[in-house]
Order: sequence, then structure tokens, then C-alpha cells
Amino acid sequence: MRMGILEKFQQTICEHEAEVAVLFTGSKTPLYIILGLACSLLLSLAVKNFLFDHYLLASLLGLFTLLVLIDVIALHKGKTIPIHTNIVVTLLLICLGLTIHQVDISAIFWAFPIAIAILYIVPLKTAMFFFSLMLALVGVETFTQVDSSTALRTCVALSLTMFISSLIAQHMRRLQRSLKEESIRDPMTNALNRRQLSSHLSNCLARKQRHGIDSVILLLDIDHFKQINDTYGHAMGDRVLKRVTQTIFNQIRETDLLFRVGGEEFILLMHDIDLLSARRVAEKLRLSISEQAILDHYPVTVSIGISMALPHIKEDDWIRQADSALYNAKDGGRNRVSYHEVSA
Ligand SMILES: Nc1nc2c(ncn2[C@@H]2O[C@H](COP(=O)(O)OP(=O)(O)OP(=O)(O)O)[C@@H](O)[C@H]2O)c(=O)[nH]1
Repeated sequence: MRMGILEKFQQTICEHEAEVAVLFTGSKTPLYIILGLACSLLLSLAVKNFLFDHYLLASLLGLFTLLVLIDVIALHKGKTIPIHTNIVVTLLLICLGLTIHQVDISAIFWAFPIAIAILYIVPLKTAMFFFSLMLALVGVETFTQVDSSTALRTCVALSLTMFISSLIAQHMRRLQRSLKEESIRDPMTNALNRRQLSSHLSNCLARKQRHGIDSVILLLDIDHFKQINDTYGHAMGDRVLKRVTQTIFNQIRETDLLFRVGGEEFILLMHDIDLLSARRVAEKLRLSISEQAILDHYPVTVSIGISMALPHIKEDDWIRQADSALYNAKDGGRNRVSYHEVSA
């Protein structure tokens, strides 16, 4: 018996919401700690500079703290940060330059934690730009204020810190990207997993409402898959699943999205396509799967239900319509395509 596609979909949305909540608290805490420490430190430096009559530097440090606080509050509320990170970092470098130049050359040591913090705040390419500025600043100040041997060692040490931390940051970002890719795809078929479905469907429905752009879903189900498993074993069942999805991937456009929504059930989401073209695609997929003779003595076929996005339809109803079209295709003898009729 097939579990209702709608129940599976609703179950997925609940799982997804729970995961997002955990991620939110998990990922923001270290950021708050770093920014909290930085703000307290810079605020006390602002006060100290004010007391020592360095008014410009004190005001810039105060302004920096204020801008960071504005961004942190926006971040905490889940809004886009109002002050661009490039502005914040530029202000920080101006403060560093002024301190080294006007107050104390030993402030050069702050360049090291600042370099590491920059990698956390801005993209790698932008960080490289800020690093060049920092090195130029530190180079000019050290070579004019201390002996050349100390200046050279300071610049080499700072360059090494920047280089090593950039390598680590690059590696971490690559790892993060591949983990994200793994977390959104089903490892066996490489189709997107069910969690990704809701956001893509709601985007399509919004585009239909705002711009009238059509989207269609094809709900595909492998026929008598239980029997395939029972006759040939689970390993062969898995191979059938891979061959079927590979066949689908070979036929669709890059912009089309394939989701695995159940054991042997898939949703193909196609953008910017009318019903007639969607029916042609569905028919082509059905034929290419059935004509492949994936198993020697058993026909592997799929049934397909089609449903178009309507202007005010809800995600659940859109899927429900594809599901009822799929039910008709199964009921009509399987290995066929059926579409949901839009009532006048
Ligand atoms: N090999 C394999 N089997 C799976 C996987 N996920 C689900 N299944 C099996 O898929 C079968 C689905 O069976 P049913 O829902 O009864 O559907 P069906 O036999 O295809 O029948 P119809 O859909 O009515 O044509 C079940 O036996 C599941 O155990 C998987 O990842 N690999």
C-alpha cells in the first residue's frame, strides 16, 4: 500500500522546521561570543582613548562598536544586516592604523587577531584585499618606527598568519559546501531529498502568482516495485532505482529539479513549461524507462501523475492533485501518464 504522498510531505515539513531551529541556535552562539568580546574590548579602548585625549580614535572605536551592535541585533532577529561588513572592517582597519600611528607601535599585535577575524566576517577574496591593506599599513609603520629587522620579522609573521588562516578558511568553506550538498541529496539516487521540496514549490507558486510563470510537477512512481524487490532482492531493487533516476536525469533540463519523496516515488519539478509540453516530457520519460529493459525478464515501468501550479493553489493541494492523477494512472493499468484536469 502506498503511504499518502501528502502525509509524507507534511511529515517532512515538521522534520525540517525542527532541524532549522537546532541549526539556528547552534551556529549563532560562537558568533555572538566573538562579537560580544570584541565589542567589550573596543568599547573599553574607546573609553581609555577618550581619557587620554585621543578624541578621534575614541569616537571611531565607539562608532565601530555601535555599528557591530546594530548588525548583531539584526542578525539575532533573523533580518539582513543593515551595515555592510566591508564598512565595519574598513572602520576597524582605520582604528588600527590610527592607534599604531598616533598612540603606540605595540598596537601592531592587534593586527594578528584582526586578520583572523576578517576571514570569519567577509568572503575570501574581500579578505585578501583587506590583508593587502593591512600589510601595507603594518609595513609602512614598522619600517618607519622600529628597526628594520624587527619590522621585517613582524611583516613575515603577519603574512604567515594570513596565509595559514586563509588556507584553513578555504578548506573549511569547501567542507561546508560539500556537507551542504550531501545534506540536500539522497545518496543513492542523487535526487534532492524531500526536505528541499517545500521551499522550491512555494517559490514556483509565488512566481505563478506574481508573474504568471507556469510550473508543473510530475509525480513518478515505479510500478510493482515491491514485486521487483521480492523477486530479485533489495540490492537489485536499489539498482533499478538508480537506473530509473539516471534515465530521468539524462532527459531533463538543468533547471528541472528531481526530488525523491518516497521509497520509489519521485517528484520532477519543471519551471516555465505549459501542460502540453509537460505531458510530452512525461511520455518521453515513461517510454525511455519502459524501453530500456532494465531487468531481463521483468518489465520496469513507471506511472506518472501531472499537475500544474494554479494562481492561488496551496502546496499541499498541488501535490494532492498530482497524487490523484498518479492514482488514475495506476488505476488505469500502470505504465501510463495521467494529468489533473483543471475544472472550469
Ligand atoms: N530496494 C529498495 N526498495 C525500497 C526502497 N524504498 C522503498 N522500497 C520498497 O518499495 C516498495 C514499494 O511498494 P508499494 O508501495 O507497495 O508499491 P508498488 O509495489 O510499487 O506498487 P504500485 O505502486 O501500486 O505499483 C516497498 O516494498 C518498499 O520496501 C529502497 O530504497 N530500495
